[in-house]
Amino acid sequence: MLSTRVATLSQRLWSLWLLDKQLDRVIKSTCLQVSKRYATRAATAKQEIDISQYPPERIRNFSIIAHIDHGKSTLADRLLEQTGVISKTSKNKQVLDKLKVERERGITVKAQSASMFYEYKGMKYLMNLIDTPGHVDFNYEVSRSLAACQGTILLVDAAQGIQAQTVANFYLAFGEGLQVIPMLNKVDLPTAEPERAAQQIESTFEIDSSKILHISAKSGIGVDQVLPAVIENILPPEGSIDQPFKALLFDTWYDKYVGVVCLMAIKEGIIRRGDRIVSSHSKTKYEVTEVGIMYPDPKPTTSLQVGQVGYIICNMKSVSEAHVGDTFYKEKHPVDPLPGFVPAKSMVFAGVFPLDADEFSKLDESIQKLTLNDSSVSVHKETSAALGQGWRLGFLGTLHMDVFRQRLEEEYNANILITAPTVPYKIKYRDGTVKFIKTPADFPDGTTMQEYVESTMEPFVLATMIFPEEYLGQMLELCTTHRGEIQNHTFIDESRVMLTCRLPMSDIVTDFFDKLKSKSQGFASFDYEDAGYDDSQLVKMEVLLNGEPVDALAAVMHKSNVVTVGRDIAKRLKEVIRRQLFDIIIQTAANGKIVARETVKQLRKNVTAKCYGGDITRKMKLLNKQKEGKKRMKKFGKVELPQEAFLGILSSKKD
Ligand SMILES: Nc1nc2c(ncn2[C@@H]2O[C@H](COP(=O)(O)OP(=O)(O)OP(=O)(O)O)[C@@H](O)[C@H]2O)c(=O)[nH]1
Repeated sequence: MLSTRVATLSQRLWSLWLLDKQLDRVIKSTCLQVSKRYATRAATAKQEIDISQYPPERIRNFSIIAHIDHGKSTLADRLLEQTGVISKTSKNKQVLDKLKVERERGITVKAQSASMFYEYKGMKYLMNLIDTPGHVDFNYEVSRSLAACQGTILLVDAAQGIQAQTVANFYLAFGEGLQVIPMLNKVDLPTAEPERAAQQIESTFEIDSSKILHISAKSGIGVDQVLPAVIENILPPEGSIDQPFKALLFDTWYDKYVGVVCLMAIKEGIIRRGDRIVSSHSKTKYEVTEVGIMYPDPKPTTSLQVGQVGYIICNMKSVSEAHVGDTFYKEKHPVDPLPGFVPAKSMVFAGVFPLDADEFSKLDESIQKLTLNDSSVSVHKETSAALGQGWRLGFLGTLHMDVFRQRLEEEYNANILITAPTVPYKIKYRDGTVKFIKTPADFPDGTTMQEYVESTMEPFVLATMIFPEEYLGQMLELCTTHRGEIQNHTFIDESRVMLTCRLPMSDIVTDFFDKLKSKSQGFASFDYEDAGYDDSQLVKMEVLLNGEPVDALAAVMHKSNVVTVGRDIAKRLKEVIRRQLFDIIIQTAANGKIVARETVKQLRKNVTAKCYGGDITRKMKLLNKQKEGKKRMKKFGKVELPQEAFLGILSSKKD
């Protein structure tokens, strides 16, 4: 007996000793890794590279624009490999998609730049590449990036041909006066039809199809001709090193080690560490502590001079001081500011609230930090009777909103509830005042409407759709059911149609895109631009739970949709609200009249009821799952509402 105990004890001591040794090893190796990382940072910080031998004529600043998924980031990888910036390993995929959300979703959200050195016909060139997002919601990133370039590669998937965003991006670049070099990508695909795609480019953009390069960014076919084409076709930047320093700030971000980083296009003169610069916008003075290029990570240089694109770190306290579009100059040599950029216009608004009211300050800080890195989000504090204190955030579109939500949750561990997106409505009162309504709860109700309101207006967009001819009938019908006004339809080749239509923005925000995809079996592509406000007969729809209006569920809609949407909202809420210990009456009402009514019958829900016997682990699993589900619930009086109740209700069934 005693001997068994001694044996067990010695065995335990042995395992403890082993564990101690293992821990020791882990701690040592972690310390080594950390000190190595710091040593590398310190070493690279000291190594400044000299790029002063690149005058404007040996610089090319260019971007890659394309429809979503046509291969911009893959081409950027190949060019970086070709010029030795990154090594050819399978790990180096879409290296310019640096955000976690970009890697997870496989989309570019933020434009990124990278410099490369390239030798052509015995001359060395400094090539600055800007990879841009493809999705319409991030067009603001594209237009800002284009201001730092003299030309752009328009990449078109040889199997898909030109798509709606190819057209939109082409006109964006064309409008900026940039040289556009079209290239057909994915020619390695068995489904590629390069001749057909080239014809589409010729007929739509009046570009000679014989001049289009055929490449495969994935396999590398033709990629060696890309940089020579850029050098031959894109003009070098203008300006002189002898002029006073002038730079355009076109992007900015916060780095936790070095603080605010400003990405600038140097339009005139030269800048070095130690120089003092001034912001034209705020007249604040800063001392430059580091200048450099993105390689693709920041790499310090001895200077940045006319024509170059690089980063500047100065003693800026927060990114809010860095106004994208601002012009910087040297303290002793003031200059006229560059035209800058039209500020981003929020097209979609949503309420964001902490699930736990105690987390308000933490969430406030997280939202501030995240908006510093994404200046296109507008922020206003808001209080909802149902949800408490929160914010009304403005986004460029619903994908932008979703990416922001994901970043808040993943990068800042935020626990939030987000309301259904809405567009900004305009109200003209009889006394001549005009008010923008960004929160449906603030929209006037029936009596105020009758007494004080002269007219209501909603925003419209000009939408471009490209799809195979056989879907034309369905696409026309879809536009009409969404109050669309067809403007034009043309054939871009013998079987593909380009349709333009004026549509209410509110329909784009809800379900138009999903329906377009399903009705065209995924073959239609879509893009839109702002088309101003128009008069519209709008009505506020309220949702009542057990007789109590829930302001966060209110919605604004066109008069003609009240009955269909009102019924649909009530039905959808019935589907997502879990049964509770009492009946829940759901009602929708507009202009003081009840439109629809549904009841969620009471039920005592025992999630473990199906687990007969004593399988405790399974029971615990189910209970934890239920707990997890509860995290996303918000209480209204006695009724608990899940997140889906806020987001899903507006996708009405207009077909
Ligand atoms: N077969 C083939 N696939 C390619 C080629 N180029 C890119 N792809 C694939 O196409 C998909 C999209 O490529 P990306 O480079 O992410 O496209 P993107 O245009 O940067 O996408 P967004 O940034 O989301 O607009 C990826 O799965 C790539 O591997 C090519 O030349 N041939």
